Amino acid sequence: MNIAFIGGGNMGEAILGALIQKNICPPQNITVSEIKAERRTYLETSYGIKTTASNPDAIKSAEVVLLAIKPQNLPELSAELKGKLADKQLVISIIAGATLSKLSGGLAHKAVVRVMPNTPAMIGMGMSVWTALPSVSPAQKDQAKAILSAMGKEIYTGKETMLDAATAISGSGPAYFFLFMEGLEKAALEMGFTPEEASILVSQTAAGSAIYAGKSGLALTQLRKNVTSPGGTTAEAIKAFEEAGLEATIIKAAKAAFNRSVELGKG
Ligand SMILES: NC(=O)C1=CN([C@@H]2O[C@H](COP(=O)(O)OP(=O)(O)OC[C@H]3O[C@@H](n4cnc5c(N)ncnc54)[C@H](OP(=O)(O)O)[C@@H]3O)[C@@H](O)[C@H]2O)C=CC1
Ligand SMILES: O=C(O)[C@@H]1CCC=N1
Repeated sequence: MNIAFIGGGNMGEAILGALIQKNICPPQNITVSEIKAERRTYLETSYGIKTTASNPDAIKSAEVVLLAIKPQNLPELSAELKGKLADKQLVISIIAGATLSKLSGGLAHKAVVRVMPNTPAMIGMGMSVWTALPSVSPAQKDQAKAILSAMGKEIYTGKETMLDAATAISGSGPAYFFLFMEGLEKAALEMGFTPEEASILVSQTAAGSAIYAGKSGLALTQLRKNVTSPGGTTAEAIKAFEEAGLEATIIKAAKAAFNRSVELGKG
């Protein structure tokens, strides 16, 4: 499979890294079109892929064109590529808020898939939620699924509005967990651990908890209760979280991300 990436930033790198690592696409079949010269050099030397500063050049021999630019750069890109895509080329967009109708109208192209991935795709632990225009063929859907599976888990939805919800939960979600981890790491440092120790304690606890939650078959509330001995240490921490309104804050934050995704879609 030949893939052209438009935009070689955080997510572009995460996706191409996963495709190479899982042997879905050899580096020589990947072309990244990227504005920044230093990013092009970095991606070429790190992954052995081809790069260009020209979007029309990048898409020439691509079966799949993966749009990984920021939402504000989409109008300019659409104007540049409008009418230049062949019917058989599949466009996969990961741009937050960019609806199928906006993408399809802007590019004058019918084979469009919209995905909300996340950065853990970099290590094959990503979560992607995706949808497609009815004109995307079953073979193209299989192609999209193969790419997303290389990045981690994927869920297809026939309801495009679920992409805004996915943005709020799994797309932005890693940042919420990183924020929590940053706080815990600061606490560890204040308690006397070295930076290296604090980093290991926090990342191993986060990874262990997440994997255990997925594998145990127990509800999250039960897992939390299993850690919380009556009258013990965890109960004191949970009390402090509850007094600060942590759960309500998490829900409020996710809804703010959801609303922003909807807003981006209208722009
Ligand atoms: N980061 C994340 O966790 C996630 C991001 N997304 C979505 O992925 C998209 C990319 O995000 P992210 O990778 O973080 O963004 P980045 O800014 O890291 O990457 C985008 C890159 O594309 C370059 N670029 C801008 N315009 C063009 C153009 N016309 N042609 C070629 N290259 C261009 C940018 O350069 P410059 O900086 O100079 O503009 C930048 O280097 C966004 O739309 C975002 O909504 C989706 C899920 C998760
Ligand atoms: O913050 C953003 O807009 C993008 C979309 C999801 C994660 N990053």
